[in-house]
Amino acid sequence: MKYIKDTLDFKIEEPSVITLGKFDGLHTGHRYLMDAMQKGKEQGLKCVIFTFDIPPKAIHKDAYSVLSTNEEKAHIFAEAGVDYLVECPFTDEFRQLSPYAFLQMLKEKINVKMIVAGTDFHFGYQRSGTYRELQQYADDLGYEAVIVKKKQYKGEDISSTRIRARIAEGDMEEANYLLGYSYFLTGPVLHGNEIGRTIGIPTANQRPETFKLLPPKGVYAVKVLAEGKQYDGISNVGCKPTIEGINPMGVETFLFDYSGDLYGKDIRVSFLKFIRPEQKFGSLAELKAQMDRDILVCKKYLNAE
Ligand SMILES: Cc1cc2nc3c(=O)[nH]c(=O)nc-3n(C[C@H](O)[C@H](O)[C@H](O)COP(=O)(O)O)c2cc1C
Ligand SMILES: Nc1ncnc2c1ncn2[C@@H]1O[C@H](COP(=O)(O)OP(=O)(O)OP(=O)(O)O)[C@@H](O)[C@H]1O
Repeated sequence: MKYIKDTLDFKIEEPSVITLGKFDGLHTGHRYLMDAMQKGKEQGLKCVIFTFDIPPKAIHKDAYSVLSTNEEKAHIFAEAGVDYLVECPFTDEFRQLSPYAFLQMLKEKINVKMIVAGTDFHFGYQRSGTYRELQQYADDLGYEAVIVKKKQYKGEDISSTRIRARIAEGDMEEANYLLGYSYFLTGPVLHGNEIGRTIGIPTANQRPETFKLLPPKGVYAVKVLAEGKQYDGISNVGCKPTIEGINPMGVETFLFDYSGDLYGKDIRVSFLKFIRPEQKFGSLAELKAQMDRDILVCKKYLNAE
């Protein structure tokens, strides 16, 4: 997959099927859209996702965090068979374009033959263009408009906003169901305080990017992809209040049945189930006793999966 970002100076000459939106995560609603794009792919079109590079705060009034960082996005879309991911700078020039001018601009940059969008899709100046304009200008601009009804769950639209809310509550089961994959964090393993190994529970420490949405502080049953292999494990999300000093917010994971050195390597931690909130214990021994109990609970859950 080609990832085009930070530039307006690009051209995709190959005939393409394109979809547009924020695409935070690639949820089951988005996959519905991807299924419609597949029709274009089968006709030999390249699959293009067009998003704007807007700071998360400006997009989501409700949250300052995102489901997927740019790096994670690149992986998710590549795995879904996308050929081009375009992240276009959202300049004033763009903001001012009428819906028609916006589509003209798209046609100039990308050889668009088919546009796929949901019924709630808006584009152009002050979001004044809707799927109706998309259909209306199709013949004139020479593309096919494919409009997809929004996929719902329990009578409500599936959306990134809804999934972010579930994760913020720690409801990983519903979040993962709506996503269609288990919510994950990818990043390098950093050095911790090196206390874990002294209590027989070594942990791989990660410090997520500022904008990455984390579930509430606490202990989670997880699956870990490390060195190309899948492991069961348990993670703590938080600042480990039992340990003296100021510990930055992080995720630390004990991989069951792993021995080796993960420092500096990227691992993918997928959160499956919230087990308990993070607590401040009176001593390291008390914490260790609780961690041993957590591991039993976690293994029981993962083995029953
Ligand atoms: C399953 C699990 C549960 C944890 N629960 C807590 C907790 O409730 N409170 C806390 O202060 N730290 C908790 N931690 C973090 C530990 O304090 C941390 O793993 C330990 O201090 C080792 O840190 P290090 O990797 O920096 O050496 C937990 C860690 C794990 C793996
Ligand atoms: N549930 C869904 N079913 C079908 N298409 C969807 C669904 N959700 C979003 N889409 C479509 O996917 C494209 C990208 O959507 P986008 O990521 O902006 O929506 P969203 O998930 O509703 O995000 P947010 O919650 O941040 O508004 C749009 O064309 C949109 O209409």
